[in-house]
Amino acid sequence: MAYQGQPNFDHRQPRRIGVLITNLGTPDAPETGALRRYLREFLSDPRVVEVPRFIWFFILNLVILVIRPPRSAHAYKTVWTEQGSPLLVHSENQLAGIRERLSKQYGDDVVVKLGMRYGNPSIASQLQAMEEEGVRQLLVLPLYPQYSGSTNGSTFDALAKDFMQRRWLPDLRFISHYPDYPPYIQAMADHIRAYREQHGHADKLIFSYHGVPKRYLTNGDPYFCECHKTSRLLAEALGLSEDQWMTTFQSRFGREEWLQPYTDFTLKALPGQGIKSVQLFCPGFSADCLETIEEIDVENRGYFEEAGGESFAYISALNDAPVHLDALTQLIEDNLQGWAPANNQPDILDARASRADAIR
Ligand SMILES: C=CC1=C(C)c2cc3[nH]c(cc4nc(cc5[nH]c(cc1n2)c(C)c5CCC(=O)O)C(CCC(=O)O)=C4C)c(C)c3C=C
Ligand SMILES: [Fe+2]
Ligand SMILES: [Fe+2]
Repeated sequence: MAYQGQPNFDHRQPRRIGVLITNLGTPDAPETGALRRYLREFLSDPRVVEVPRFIWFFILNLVILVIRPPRSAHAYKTVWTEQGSPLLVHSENQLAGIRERLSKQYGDDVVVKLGMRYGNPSIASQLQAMEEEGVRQLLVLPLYPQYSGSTNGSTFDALAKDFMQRRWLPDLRFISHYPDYPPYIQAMADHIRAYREQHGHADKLIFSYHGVPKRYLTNGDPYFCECHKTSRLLAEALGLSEDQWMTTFQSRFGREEWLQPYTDFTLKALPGQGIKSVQLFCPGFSADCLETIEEIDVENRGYFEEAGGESFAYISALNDAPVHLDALTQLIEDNLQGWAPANNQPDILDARASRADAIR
């Protein structure tokens, strides 16, 4: 086994702090081939689909990767922008905003990058770039506020897999979740309040989260509970009474039961119960993507209107709103405590210099 490293690495180069923000990732293009590559990587992850590998190998290759890529490509085409996939575009804007905020505080001591769990830019490519730029202390922030093994856990797997091949590991801090972080709750409350001041209130405010199979919850995944906690804190911050809001779960995949209540079933049923106007917000999505722009704002809007609903409004994700970037920057700074910038003290660099001289 050859460990990756940089031969004759100059150990005198300044130690820098790396901040890696990550998200799920998205296909490179809204085309069948690109979708097949993306879905193969995504759906081969045993954290995402917890089914015995030998069974899944056949279902994935003989059914899913034949039927789904052209259908998904069609859906992605409807949301694709001139700059690319919405998830990537929003993530790059978040990166720029966080980088700008952190550089005011830390200057060149901090390197901020964006890595995607599936597709590009990959987490591995960003770890490599960081090592080359002298990062010796690394903070990783996956932009999934509520912990699930299928997302946050899987992101850690990608880091671990890369580190297994690396000679010199950095110090590592991993923000595994932030479902109740007050600045995050406050940012969402401000964003929703601003929307409702302009557009008025609906009969019901629905907080819709991406689902996972119910089996993951019964096997110990905290995701369901963390979603409910975020919703409760958000409703409290907005001063809502019990009958004014609810939590639902979207994006079902496959035949088994997923977390309930389902967003689509709920929207089909509400008009019959006298709820004719709804506003939807998705607290688990840091950035708008296929699952919000198309699945919520187009597909689920259709279900509600067909069932007799009169007014449907999707309230956008926080994306690169200043309140969001301020909250994320604060979360990062809270977790950098004790690291910066003491590591570039001259005595440490001198000691390293003599070691570098010794191996010349
Ligand atoms: C098959 C199982 C899936 C699980 C479990 C799952 C969990 C999960 N996903 C997100 C966030 C996102 N998912 C997105 C797309 C997406 N998700 C699945 C499947 C599972 N997700 C598929 C097959 C797809 C691809 C789209 C499609 O073909 O329908 C996205 C959007 C990506 C984009 O490019 O816009 C996000 C974001 C979370 C948070 C989560 C568990 C908590
Ligand atoms: Fe998903
Ligand atoms: Fe979907």
